[in-house]
Parts: sequence; C-alpha cells; structure tokens
Amino acid sequence: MSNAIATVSLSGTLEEKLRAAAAAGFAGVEIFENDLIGSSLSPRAVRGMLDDLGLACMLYQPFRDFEGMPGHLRQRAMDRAERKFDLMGELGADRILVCSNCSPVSLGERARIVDDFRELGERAAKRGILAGYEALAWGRHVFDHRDVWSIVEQVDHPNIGIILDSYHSLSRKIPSESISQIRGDKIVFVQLADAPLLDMDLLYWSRHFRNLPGQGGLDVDSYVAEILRTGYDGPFSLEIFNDRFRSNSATLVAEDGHRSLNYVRDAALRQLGLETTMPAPQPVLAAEFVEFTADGVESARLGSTLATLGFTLAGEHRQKKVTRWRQGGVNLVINAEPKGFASAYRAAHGPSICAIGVRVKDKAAVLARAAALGIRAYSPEGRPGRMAMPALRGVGGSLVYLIDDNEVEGLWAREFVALDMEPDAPVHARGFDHLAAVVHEDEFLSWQLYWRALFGLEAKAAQDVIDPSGLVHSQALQSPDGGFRVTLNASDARQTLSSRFLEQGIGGGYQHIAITTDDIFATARALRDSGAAMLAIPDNYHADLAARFGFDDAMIARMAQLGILYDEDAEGNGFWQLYSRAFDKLFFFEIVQRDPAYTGYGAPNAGVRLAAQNRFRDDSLID
Ligand SMILES: O=C(O)c1ccc(O)c(O)c1
Ligand SMILES: [Mg+2]
Repeated sequence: MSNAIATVSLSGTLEEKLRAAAAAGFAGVEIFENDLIGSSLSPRAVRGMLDDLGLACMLYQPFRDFEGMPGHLRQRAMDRAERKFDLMGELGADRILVCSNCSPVSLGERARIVDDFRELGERAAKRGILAGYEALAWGRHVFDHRDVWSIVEQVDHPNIGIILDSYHSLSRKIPSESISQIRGDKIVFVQLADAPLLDMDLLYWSRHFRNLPGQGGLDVDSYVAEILRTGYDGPFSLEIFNDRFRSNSATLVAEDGHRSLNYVRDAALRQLGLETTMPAPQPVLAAEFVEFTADGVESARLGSTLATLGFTLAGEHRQKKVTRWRQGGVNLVINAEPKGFASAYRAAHGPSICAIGVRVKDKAAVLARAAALGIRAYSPEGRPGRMAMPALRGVGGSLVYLIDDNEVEGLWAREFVALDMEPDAPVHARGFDHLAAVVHEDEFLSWQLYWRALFGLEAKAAQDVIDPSGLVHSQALQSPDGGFRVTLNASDARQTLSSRFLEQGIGGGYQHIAITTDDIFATARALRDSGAAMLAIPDNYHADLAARFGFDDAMIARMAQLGILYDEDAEGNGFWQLYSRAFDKLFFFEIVQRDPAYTGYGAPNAGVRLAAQNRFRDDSLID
C-alpha cells in the first residue's frame, strides 16, 4: 500500500515535479502525458531521473478516445496504443490509463467496446503491460465505474482491468458500496481526489477545483474503505487538477499530498475496524489560552486594553515576564520575555498572537499522530525537554501548545503566582467561541488539511465574504461537539482586511478572538462604561435588521447604540455579535452570544463588519 502522485498535481517543470514528489516521500508517480510532451528530457532521461530519485513510474496516462472509434479511426487508435507502449518501455512503466471516450464520433455499442479492449489486451500482453479503463464523469457513452466494471468483466482479459478515480465516482454521486462488486485483483490503479461541493459542470469542476483528500467535501474515506475491502493492495495516487496548485509551491503540495493519503488511509482503516499505524485523532476539547507576544511597553498597553474588555490580571509567571489575564473561562497570556519563541515571533510579526493552548485528553497521542502526519513539533534549540508544554507548528508559524485536560489547573498553579482577583468583578466572558486566522490563499487548503487530519476537526460549508476591497474566502472548522472552533480566511485581492493583515503582520496568523457571553447587552454596556474602544456599526444595518427580523424600535435603538449585530438561522436560532477596535491595527476581539443550536458565524454580517473596519484604513493599514 504505497503512495503515488500524478505529475499534473504539482507545479513546475517535470524535473521539479519529480524532485518534489521524491522529497515528500512518495514511492512513485503517474507520468501525465502533457508533462512529458512539454519536457525537454527524453523518456530514457526521465527514467534515469526516476531511478536516481528512487521513484517508480507507476502509471502512464491518459490514453484518450480509444474505444468504439468508427471506420479507419479504430486502426489509428490501435496504432497510437502501440506507440505509447513503446514509450512506456523507455519510461519503465507497465500500466496505462485508458479514459473513457469523449469523442463525438465514438460509438457506444457494447460489443464494439468489448472487442476493442480484447484487442488492446492482446497487444498489451505482448509487452507485459496492464491497461486500466477509467470512467470519466463526462465520457460520451461510458461515465460510471459500474459500466466500466461490467465491460472489464465481459472483456475478461488478464491485461485489461479497471481504474477507479474518486472524483469521477463521487462527483456523480455513485454509491461507493458499488465498489464491492469489483474484484480487487482487477483494479489496475486507484486515483484519489477530493473537491469542494460546487454545483458546476463536471468537467470544469474536475479540471480546476479538485483538491487533496481532506480538503474538500467528498466522502473519500468511505470510497477508500470500499476499495480496501475488495483486497486491493496497490498504490493510492493523487490526481489533482487544481488551478491553485499549478502556481503553488510543489514542495508544499507534495508534502500535504503525502499527509493527505496517510490521513485518508488511516480514516478508511478505522472505518473498517482494521489496524492502523497512526493513533486516533484526539478531539480538541477547548482552547485553554491564547498567548500574545509584546514588548514591555506594548505589554502594558495591551494589559490596559484587556482591562477595559473586563479581564483581570490573574497571575504572574514565576520566572518569566509573562502575565496571565483572565475572565471567566478565557485565559489570555502576554509574553514580554526578551528572548525565546515569543520574542522571535514579535520581531517578525509585531505585537500579535504567537500561540494558542488547547486542551486534549491525551497529548502524547496528539504528538504521535502529528509525527505520523509529518507535522513538526516545536523544540527550542538546545533546550530539549525544558518546555512546560509540548507544542506543534501552527498557522503563520505560531504554536499550538498541548495540554492534557487533567493537568490544566496544576499547570497554571505551577507556572504562575496567582494574584488576588477582585471578588465581585462582573464576568462577561464564558469561554472562547472561535479563533479566526488569516492565511495566504496558497496555504488556505493546507491549513484545512492540518486541522482535519491532526485533530479530526470538521469543515463547515465554505463562505465567500465581501470585503469593500475584494473577495475573502472563509472556512470554519470545528471539533465534533463544537467545543473548539477555528476559521481560516484568505484573499487574493490585495487591499482586503485579510491581505492587509498579511502585509502588516508579515505572514499569516490569528487576527481575532471571539469570546462568548451569556448576556451581550449587559456585556456591551459594561464595555462602554469601562471605555473599551468598540467598532461602530452604521444605522443602515440596523434599519435592515428591523425589516428582516421585526425587532421593535427600542430594541433596534439599543443594538445600534451598542454596535450589536444579529443573525438567525432558518429555525430561528439567534447569534449576537459585537466587535472591538483593533489593537495596533493587528488583532481585535469579537464578543458573541449564540443560541446553542446556532452553528454559524454570522456570515451575513461579515461584510458589514469589514466595511466598518475599512473606515479606519486611511491613516495606516487597518483598524
Ligand atoms: O480531465 C481529464 O481529461 C482527465 C484525464 C485523466 C484522468 O485520469 C482524469 O481523471 C481526468
Ligand atoms: Mg483520473
């Protein structure tokens, strides 16, 4: 059970693609015909390079418009096949993919198609080649793997088998259980791809939007499980046509690709109740803290800001210039140490969120799963084992600290001297609702895979958000019970709030923290009274709210005065929101009150919020 990747999935020249595939640990590649045709390397030189890199040439593809051709075109197709068999001999490939015919002149007659494959089988046998028939979802006559299987059965030739491609089957909603009809030893090759759920022409969707298993919305896990159940033990190969990947770093896509195959295989084995080498994903129970990096002066200013937001200084680190601010279940840590990770992060990104801490049941299992997925742990140079908490690399170079649920209280007590909290300070924050990160568009899918593969977070439907300066893609992910939520935002438009954050902060990272309250009106009044700088929302928004939800005038006036936004799902579950102004134009806070059954993030309000923030742009980057 090895991992392979089609050269079409990676950017660059053929040489660059092969190097990236080898470096990421793939056992082999599919040579995609166009990549060879456009290369100045001879087939023998490609073979030499594959040998040097330790890569097998597992498949040559695609061979198009073969079966059911009329008249003299039939002989042309056979001649063409012989030429490709010659080429495969030079490349060292013994498998070829024949995709179902798309030609408008092709014939759909079953008997002809069967005859053509019998003849191809005879020709392939003389060369020691296996040909696999793949149903393209947009094939002229054959577009369903069930038809391909029935043809392959009828052809009944040892050199003719089936190739399964998850995109073609799942985009057409063909039940994966149908794979149980297929004999495992007749599966010549398996190609895997995921895709976002878009209502789109099948060909266009396939050629531009495929992505890695764990980055889209197709049930690739169950597809793989059904294939494993047939006894197939050959390679799983990524065949990803994706506009973004074509311009992305081949190294990033190859590394993510390898991770995604290991992830999907693990998930499929788990579905089947079979043994797998990876520990199970540990759900994140909750975010325990968010850590800010700031120098001494910024630290004092940030402390004042947190105080206006209702936080109290709750502890000081026993050895370090680190303070703990607390309100209800929300812990914010300000790290003003002049050395170490936080200080290095600040040097690159400015005062910002440099780490988060998450509670899990078994951090050792998380670390082991991360290692199996090739996700790096953070180890401060020269001081292994000195960390109070292990950490993994996270978005924008930040860290994710791992804390076992049963050690949380002990950890705070051990590391921090507790300061007396004002006993009757009102508590408006119950816990973290979600953490919102901004990432480069090129890494948008990569971080989705990270959260899904490592922690088993579930992806919600992607949202397109309209910023006054352009489109922002937004993807929410959450633990199955909703105890931990993150959102990823990315934008190609140069002047959106997301893009300005990347420029200002030199790279991705967390841009805002959303905190839950049980009474947003009381919280909003308290924040106003303590002088917190909050984001004003224009009256037009509230007039529209009144029209949409029938709020009375007094309610609308209160919401407008306090800058409260509202959304409601189809069942009438509500969601209330309130935003702070940004600290140093870098990060800000959101306060939310959610009906337990409301599962969104106020997407209809995001454009209004971005427009409001956009009004503070002029003097410098964001506010
Ligand atoms: O888009 C295509 O033409 C194409 C070619 C070969 C494949 O294996 C495939 O899945 C799609
Ligand atoms: Mg395919």
